[in-house]
Amino acid sequence: MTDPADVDHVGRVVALVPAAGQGVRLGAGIPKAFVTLRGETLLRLSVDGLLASGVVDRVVVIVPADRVAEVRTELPDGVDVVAGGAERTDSVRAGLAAAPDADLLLVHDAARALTPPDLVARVVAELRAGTDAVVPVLPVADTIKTVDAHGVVTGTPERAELRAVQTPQGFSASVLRRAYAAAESVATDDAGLVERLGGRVRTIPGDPLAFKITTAIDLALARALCDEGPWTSAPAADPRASTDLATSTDLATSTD
Ligand SMILES: Nc1ccn([C@@H]2O[C@H](COP(=O)(O)OP(=O)(O)OP(=O)(O)O)[C@@H](O)[C@H]2O)c(=O)n1
Ligand SMILES: C[C@](O)(CO)[C@H](O)COP(=O)(O)O
Repeated sequence: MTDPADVDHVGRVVALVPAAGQGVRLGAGIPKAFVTLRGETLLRLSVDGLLASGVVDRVVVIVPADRVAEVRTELPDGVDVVAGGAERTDSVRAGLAAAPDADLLLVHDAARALTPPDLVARVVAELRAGTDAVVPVLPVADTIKTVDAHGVVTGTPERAELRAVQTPQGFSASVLRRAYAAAESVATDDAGLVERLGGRVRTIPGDPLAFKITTAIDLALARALCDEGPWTSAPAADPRASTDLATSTDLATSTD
């Protein structure tokens, strides 16, 4: 019999895909999610990656208000499309309102278009095992400094304790809804809102291919990976179907 405390960890998985940002740092002149890679938008690639994982029951994408009608015609049947807001937090909130049926929620940036489906499956597996909040992470390669308003260094956090956080981030729906209901300001990631409530957030190894396309150099890297990556010789056309992902996951767990 299912323990009532675990009731959130069975049932429907709904993935929210915030895609309503402008992409100022990329500077493509159009909202970033509509930039293309191998003829597909970053948004479409991200949605396809979620669906290819086989562990997502429904997808809700959140796009700029003036793109809703267009995106509805372009995405597969069953993918819901709603209008986002000024901040990422506002967009995720709009997605949450469109997912009343979710038991488990993923929040996944459209900008992480090469995320391997295997990473999505591992996040959901962690939720199914009873975790309320889970984030994929990578070790940090650079030394990180804190600075004051004048750019003067105020500290050097111990690198071994730092992680770079990716998406999809996974949550039991009740936990994420509580976090958003309590949120009084924006946060740079969804787990941050759970942390503010004192919630426990677990990490799992991320994947270098789940990098966020933020600047022009990130887009160049994504294009190079699609055109020249070792997986292009594999039968599957989808670069995320790479059989080399075990290697990239090994990298994820390295602390060098
Ligand atoms: N108001 C916003 C801002 C961001 N996002 C989404 O959140 C994800 C991560 O945000 P980021 O990479 O910062 O995208 P942008 O906000 O578009 O980038 P920038 O800050 O350079 O404008 C992206 O898929 C973006 O579309 C969103 O849905 N709504
Ligand atoms: C959610 C996120 O992708 C985790 O790394 C990131 O915090 C989004 O930040 P951005 O400033 O909106 O790119």
